[in-house]
Amino acid sequence: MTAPFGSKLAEKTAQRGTLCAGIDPHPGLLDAWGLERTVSGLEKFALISAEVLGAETAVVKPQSAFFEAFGAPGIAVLERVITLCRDAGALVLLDVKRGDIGSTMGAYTAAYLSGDTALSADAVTVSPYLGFGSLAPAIEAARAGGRGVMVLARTSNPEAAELQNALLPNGKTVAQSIVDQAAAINEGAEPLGDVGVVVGATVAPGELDLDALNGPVLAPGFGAQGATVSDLRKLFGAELRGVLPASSRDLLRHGPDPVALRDAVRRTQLLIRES
Ligand SMILES: O=c1ccn([C@@H]2O[C@H](COP(=O)(O)O)[C@@H](O)[C@H]2O)c(=O)[nH]1
Repeated sequence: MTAPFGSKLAEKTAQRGTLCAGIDPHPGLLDAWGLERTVSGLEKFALISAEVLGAETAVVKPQSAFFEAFGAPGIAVLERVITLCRDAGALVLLDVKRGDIGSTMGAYTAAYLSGDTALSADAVTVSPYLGFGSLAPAIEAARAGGRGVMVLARTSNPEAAELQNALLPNGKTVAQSIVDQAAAINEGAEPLGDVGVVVGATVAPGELDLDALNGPVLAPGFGAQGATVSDLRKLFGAELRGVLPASSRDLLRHGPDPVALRDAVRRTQLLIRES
């Protein structure tokens, strides 16, 4: 039987640190790396990134949108990225932000969480904004297969507050209600549950109570979106339990030289560990 995702994540982050490195082949980054905005440019960018980040970090987070932008050939590159990173020892968190009615969620689950396709990842990002319950097929399949989900709760973008901080009739914010529903599933799991939440590192401290979550927290917004390590500790507490600070552009701008990219990853890991 395969180990639960929460256990694999705890073990991997203990070995390699908590940084979650994104692979986001932005057109501007392809330019900066001297690559064409073509599938061939995408492929070179993605494979260098996967080789370096997959060997150095606990979790690699490819952003599906930048691969989808090239159609089927882009998806084929994404499939290779997933395999390369996993072969290099990293867990792959595919950032696809899927969410739909439960029956359709079943099809997304087959694509990303079944283990039957080359797009299957260790975890995926999912959106609860069709109702947390609509995510049940993904959550059940993920947990049964030693995989995880990261549920969008309070995202890093400035437009998110209007919806995610709205108050529900029970007095909780929408984001807090999502965190609490994830916490209910994770209760009692050791060392961590399999249902994570996404909380931007840019969010103001005190908005959310994560004490009972007992699961991973993906924290994008660290680096290019302006959040620093000291912001992370103010927001999530000194221990940063379960927190995966996620950075994409701020690391990737150091390529295409693999050594420079690797050094940037190591500097960031040190910063997170020692600051
Ligand atoms: O709240 C969220 C959820 C996801 N993201 C994604 O993370 C990366 C951030 O990239 P940077 O270059 O480090 O800013 C990107 O793929 C987003 O789609 C997020 O930023 N905020």
